[in-house]
Amino acid sequence: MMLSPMEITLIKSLEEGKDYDLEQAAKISGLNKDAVLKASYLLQEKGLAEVKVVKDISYRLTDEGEKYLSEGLPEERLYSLIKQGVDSIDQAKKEMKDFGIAIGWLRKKGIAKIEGKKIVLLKDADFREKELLKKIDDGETPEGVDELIRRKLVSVDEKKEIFVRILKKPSAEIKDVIKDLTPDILISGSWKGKEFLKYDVRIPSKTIFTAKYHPYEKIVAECRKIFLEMGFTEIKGSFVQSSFWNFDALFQPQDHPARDMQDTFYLDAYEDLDDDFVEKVKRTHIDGWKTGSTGWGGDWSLDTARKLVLRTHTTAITIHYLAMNPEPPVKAFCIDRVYRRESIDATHLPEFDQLEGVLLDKDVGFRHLLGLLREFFLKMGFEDVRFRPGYFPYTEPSVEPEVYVDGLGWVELGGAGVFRKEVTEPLGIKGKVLAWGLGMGRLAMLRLGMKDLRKLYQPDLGWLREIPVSRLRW
Ligand SMILES: N[C@@H](Cc1ccccc1)C(=O)O
Repeated sequence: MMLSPMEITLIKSLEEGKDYDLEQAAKISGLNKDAVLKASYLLQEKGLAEVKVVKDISYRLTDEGEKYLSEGLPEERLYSLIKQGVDSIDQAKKEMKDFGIAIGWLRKKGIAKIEGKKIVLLKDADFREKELLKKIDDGETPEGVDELIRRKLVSVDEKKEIFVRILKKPSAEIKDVIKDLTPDILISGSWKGKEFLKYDVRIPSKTIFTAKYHPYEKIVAECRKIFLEMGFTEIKGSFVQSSFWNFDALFQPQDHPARDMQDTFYLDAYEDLDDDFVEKVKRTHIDGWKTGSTGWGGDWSLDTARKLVLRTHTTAITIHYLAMNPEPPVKAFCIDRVYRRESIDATHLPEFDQLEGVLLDKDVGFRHLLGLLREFFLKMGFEDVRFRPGYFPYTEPSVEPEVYVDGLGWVELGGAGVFRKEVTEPLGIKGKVLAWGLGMGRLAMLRLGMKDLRKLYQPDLGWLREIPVSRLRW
């Protein structure tokens, strides 16, 4: 029989027939607890030791449990009030706290019901709960506490303890086994004729969590790589934008609902706009300027355009970039944070990221846009892509790209379109602009098979540790 040095150490240092917990065994043998555990299992396989896993369950009162132990359960208090003749809901409410909880339980247990404003007793009751709470408080572990656990009056501590017992100590042990192959052993040749320690991959060991990139960061990087490979340049811009670049330059009328305080975070500050763009954009809004459009009509206020906002979309960045780089060809993208007044739920956050892009060239059109986006989605691993008609004030035609995901069906991923002449001409942009803005978080959720967007931004180690690295291709 071949024993490893670890097993030999353990078997030598423990007495036969006696149970040791891991801590004791570690102390006596000088091995660490993991090594003791490993050696114990190895010895058990050879019939030399026995490993016992003992679960120790103990109960504890929660704060609420303690409160009820001293005050009595709400339903018990209400029950005795009723017994004393209090049968009106209003009066019972006055005489006790937790009436709602109390009547809930009396009804659930079939002890009382409500008729109009009265409480009607249906049967006599005895309440075992308090007795159980008392026992638990005295350190006992009584039966029948499931209901109390569900009511969160009692919590359960489960401790796992592992014991090892040496069954016999073989006398004709114990060959000298080589554990580590060192240069010395190799040079001297002392390994010859000896046995090597074998690994046993079935032995339980501690889980080790290595550092890894956040899966969201990886997917962002994947998108970035795709656009870089397609010849796009990554651009950045300020989180704070004038309404002019966030809305007006995109031919979004000044009374558009998206500009409402309800939807947009405004800063209490204004930016000076001395651009010569301003006049042309203003005219385009009012009467179409030289674009051939009729514009939106009405007035256009410079103050409204000067007001600063937290950018509501990254289209503010791409349009400004095009205004500064109006000569074709231009291919640019931007993956960055945007802000909207949203109530937080599983699919909405007030901050999220968009994957924005523009392609400016002379002879491009709608079909190139669809082809380009389809190509991107295919590269991201979505095989079925379709485009539904959409509406944005700055594009014509406009579409909403959708991808097909098993179990979810068609999922919308943002917007896209060809910039209108009311957008390009006042800014001097020469050519056609294909533009899109996709929900980066949604894209990541779909790829990661998640249902709750919030998880992407929470430091939830449980989830992060479980995400298989294989789902990410970066
Ligand atoms: N800005 C749009 C998306 C979009 C970008 C570019 C063109 C068309 C649509 C949004 O935030 O939803």
